[in-house]
Amino acid sequence: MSTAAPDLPPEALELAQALLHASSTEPSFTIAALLERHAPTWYQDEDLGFSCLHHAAERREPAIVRQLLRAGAVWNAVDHWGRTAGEVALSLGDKESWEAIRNEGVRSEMLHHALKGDAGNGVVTLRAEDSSSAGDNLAFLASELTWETGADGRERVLDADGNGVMMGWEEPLMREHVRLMTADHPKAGGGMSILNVGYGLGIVDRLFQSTSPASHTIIEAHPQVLKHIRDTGVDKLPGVRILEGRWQDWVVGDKLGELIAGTEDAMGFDAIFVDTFAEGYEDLKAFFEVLPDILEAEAGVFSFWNGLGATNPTIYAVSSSLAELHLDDVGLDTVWHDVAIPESLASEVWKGVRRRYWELPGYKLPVSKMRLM
Ligand SMILES: C[S@@+](CC[C@H](N)C(=O)[O-])C[C@H]1O[C@@H](n2cnc3c(N)ncnc32)[C@H](O)[C@@H]1O
Repeated sequence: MSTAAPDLPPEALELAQALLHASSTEPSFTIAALLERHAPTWYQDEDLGFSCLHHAAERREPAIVRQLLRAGAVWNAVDHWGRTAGEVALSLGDKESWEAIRNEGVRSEMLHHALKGDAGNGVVTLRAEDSSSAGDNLAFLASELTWETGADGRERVLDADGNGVMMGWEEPLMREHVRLMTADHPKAGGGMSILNVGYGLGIVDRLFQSTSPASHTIIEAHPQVLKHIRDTGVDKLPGVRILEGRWQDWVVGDKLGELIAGTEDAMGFDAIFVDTFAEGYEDLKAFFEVLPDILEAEAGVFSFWNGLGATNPTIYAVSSSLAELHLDDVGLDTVWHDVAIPESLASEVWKGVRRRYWELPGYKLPVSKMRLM
């Protein structure tokens, strides 16, 4: 949400400023009187970029926060430091206000998706957020990649604009994904059918290999990554099947049949992990919608790279809740695991990377299963 305010006629500006002031100090009935006169709730002051919701959050009065949200205050407006009112409430330990703001975020994002259908493009993006190669999947797939070692000593792959496509600091997270997806499965000792979407550095695939799967399917679309897979002999590993192309092309028509033919009795995969690049929430949601066709119904486990909105705690919480609700819509129950990732905050990790896509101390790791009737 931009903080730039268009010019307002003098009376509206006066009302807007009165609302900012009232939100920080005046009683609820004064605020109500201003709202009745249509004081604009979206207005942000020029000095701090504060909206009326930021002021209310600073005041630690959940009732005022709720009053403003009901009147249309913008849940994800950011101040000049990139903070939403949610972070203001969080930093002051006001859980009730924070939850009110997060719930409003979830409601408005749900509505946004309901109104726009699959074409919706809300606040939520994965690992990137612009129209360069990182913001457009087809542009990314046509762009030149570079493999290198970062200042943290970890391997990474960057796109032509210097965005981190996959970075070694995520290795402990990939390990947790694999552990939580395989540990409780009836075939945990070996023999699972695995599907991984997006090879990147192959970190998660190496970890899946170590669980001795019966079959291990990898969908990968970038020509250089595919060459890397062949050059390093990953395609020759036992049970490995590389499906070239975008996942979107593998979940329709005959290709869908070919995809699940790689699983025991074509009953679907025991574990599915998805972690692509330059795709937004709407793509992830589209992937959720094919899960009932490709996930083994009894004990199959699904997980995804949860990098949605990860530069801001409130947006991250909203994105995660949104994903949970959309997974619920397609019949999956989700359990979240909190994983601490202090390493992601080290400055050497991000040296030489165009945009930092991670700003949070913790990761919310989803594990979803089909709800049994
Ligand atoms: C973040 S990396 C995956 C990292 C991997 N989880 C690991 O552990 O190293 C994303 C990968 O998804 C691939 N990719 C991006 N869009 C895709 C799409 N639509 N279909 C299939 N693969 C895609 C990229 O080329 C890249 O190799």
